[in-house]
Amino acid sequence: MSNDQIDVEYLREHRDRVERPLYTLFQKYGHGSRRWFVLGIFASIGARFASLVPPVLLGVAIDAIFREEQDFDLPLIPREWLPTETPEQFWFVVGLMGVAMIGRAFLNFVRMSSLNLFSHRVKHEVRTATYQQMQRLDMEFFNEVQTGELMSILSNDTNRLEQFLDDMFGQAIQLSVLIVGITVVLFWFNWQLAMVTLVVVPIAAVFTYWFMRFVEERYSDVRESVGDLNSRLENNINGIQVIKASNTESYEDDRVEDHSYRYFRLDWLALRLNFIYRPGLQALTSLAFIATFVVGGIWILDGPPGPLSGELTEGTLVIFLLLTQRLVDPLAQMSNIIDRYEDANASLKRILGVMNLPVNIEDSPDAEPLDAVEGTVEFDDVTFAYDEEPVLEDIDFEVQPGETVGLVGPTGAGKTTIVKLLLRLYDTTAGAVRVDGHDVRDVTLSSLRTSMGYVGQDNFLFDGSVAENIKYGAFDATREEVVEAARRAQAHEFIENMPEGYDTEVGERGVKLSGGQRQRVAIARTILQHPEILVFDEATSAVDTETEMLIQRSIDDLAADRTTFIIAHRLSTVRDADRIFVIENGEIVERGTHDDLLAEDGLYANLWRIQAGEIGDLPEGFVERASKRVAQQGLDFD
Ligand SMILES: Nc1ncnc2c1ncn2[C@@H]1O[C@H](COP(=O)(O)OP(=O)(O)OP(=O)(O)O)[C@@H](O)[C@H]1O
Repeated sequence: MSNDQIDVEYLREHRDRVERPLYTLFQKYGHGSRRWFVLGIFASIGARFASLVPPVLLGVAIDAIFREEQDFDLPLIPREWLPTETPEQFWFVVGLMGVAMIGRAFLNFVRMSSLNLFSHRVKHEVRTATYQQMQRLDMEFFNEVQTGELMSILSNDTNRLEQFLDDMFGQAIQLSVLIVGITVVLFWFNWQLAMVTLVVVPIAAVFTYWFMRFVEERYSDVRESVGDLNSRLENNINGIQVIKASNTESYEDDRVEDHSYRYFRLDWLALRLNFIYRPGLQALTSLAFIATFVVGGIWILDGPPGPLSGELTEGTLVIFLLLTQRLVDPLAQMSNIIDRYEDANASLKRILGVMNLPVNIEDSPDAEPLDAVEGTVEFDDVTFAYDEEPVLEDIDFEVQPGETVGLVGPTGAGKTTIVKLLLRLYDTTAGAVRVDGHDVRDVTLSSLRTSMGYVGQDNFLFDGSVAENIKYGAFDATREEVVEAARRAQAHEFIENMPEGYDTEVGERGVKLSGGQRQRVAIARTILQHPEILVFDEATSAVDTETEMLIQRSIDDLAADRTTFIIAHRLSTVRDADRIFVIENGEIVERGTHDDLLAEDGLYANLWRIQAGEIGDLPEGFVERASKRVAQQGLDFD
């Protein structure tokens, strides 16, 4: 896959392919907690029905006990179980109300515990799964998608989902059960008046459908604009030094303001829909109450109005009014639930969109671990392109165990790309990379990368102590082993001189250490991991000559019995290598020892002359090619 396919559009495509997000979420991440979900639903139903018992009992008591106009009859309870005498009936009703209230409290406890347990488990699963997926994604993805966008998915979107699952999800279930429960009870007592009361429900449903359709799109724009804003902020915080040094604060103020304004505008558009929907729904539910009161009142005073027929008692009207009143607030709450749902849905689509991204660099189904690595590395006619444009062409070499190879050549020639293929951060476009004769695509990634140690130009340190950073990846190492590794990396002295020695905190990304110190900590880390193959990518380029000498000594010490690749611009670094490959425009143009290459008097010899300060002795052709190359790099960049 070429990297021009991976961008925000690529993310959007995967996001748009997500269907029924909430169902998918529960299916994928709630499967193990299904029992809590089912228990929560049953407890919800039970609690809601228990909450309907007191109004129903009150209605029956008015008609049968106080006004004695009807027989004492209760829904769902066989007649022979009911008392026949009025005082007993009164106490029976009181007792039943008590039982219903206690039962409701207990069921509510069960409902809240189980639904919350369910949603918290789902949240936990989603959080960890999203992170795991993010970690598995191909490097191409990270090259193309802004960190702020990813952080926005990992943090904002999961938070939105959490809020919905915590508050609204339980309420949504409660509301559904309430509507069904009240509908059943109302129809039981008087189906005709029930129709009058509940005619608003389908109207509310249509109104809600309209709202959902419009708001869905707007929320997805809102979430995207949050991602953009976060990317901008993240970029600016990381580049704060450049902003200050370039005096571009007001330019950046404007850029952030633009992004923030876009977010504000889109959010406001979504909110405006809400301002129509919420009061509309409130008006509808109030209308249900008024209609029930008017029709029921006329019915009792003058007999059944219009096409209605039969009898309506005062008790039944009280049941209707009490239950309709119970419907008003929750129905108005529905707007809130739908609104949060749509918001969470937009977030969920973004999360599931990332989960659906294909991963290309992963273990093949029959991948075997790479055992007892000796360190033979073979590039067999390797061609590679990040994009359409090839970066490496026909790279062909074999390195024997223990050999040290220098990779040199002009900037942008493809040296780092060669080691990226070796670490299998990318797969070759054609040809194969083999370690001990095994194609890197046929072995497990973990065993492949364990066998390699990589020290780059700017090594990332994690927030924590120096010792923790050295132990990173070899977590069981003892303090003695850490100190020994630091000694071999020529880092022990400076670490000892720090205020708290090995326990000194390095600060975020190791900012409290100098470039050269970070480098040596990274080398110590690599030593502790005992890799069989070592890669040093410009490991000494950012340090002074003294530090370079120290680092060089530790590299020589490490490289003595391991296969080692050293990428360097300073040719003195690779002078003693067993072999040197000179890379130009993605091809190996010269290979041999330092002396061989000087004798060949080609690109290497000219580069060597430049570094020796003998610029006047360079052939004209070489200078011309160098100028072209530098100009070409400018074009590539554009
Ligand atoms: N992630 C990437 N996406 C697209 N193109 C890339 C990417 N990384 C490198 N390139 C391009 O590939 C070419 C080779 O890059 P590479 O980093 O391998 O060169 P290099 O020889 O290590 O350079 P340097 O000495 O400056 O580190 C360059 O033209 C570069 O612009």
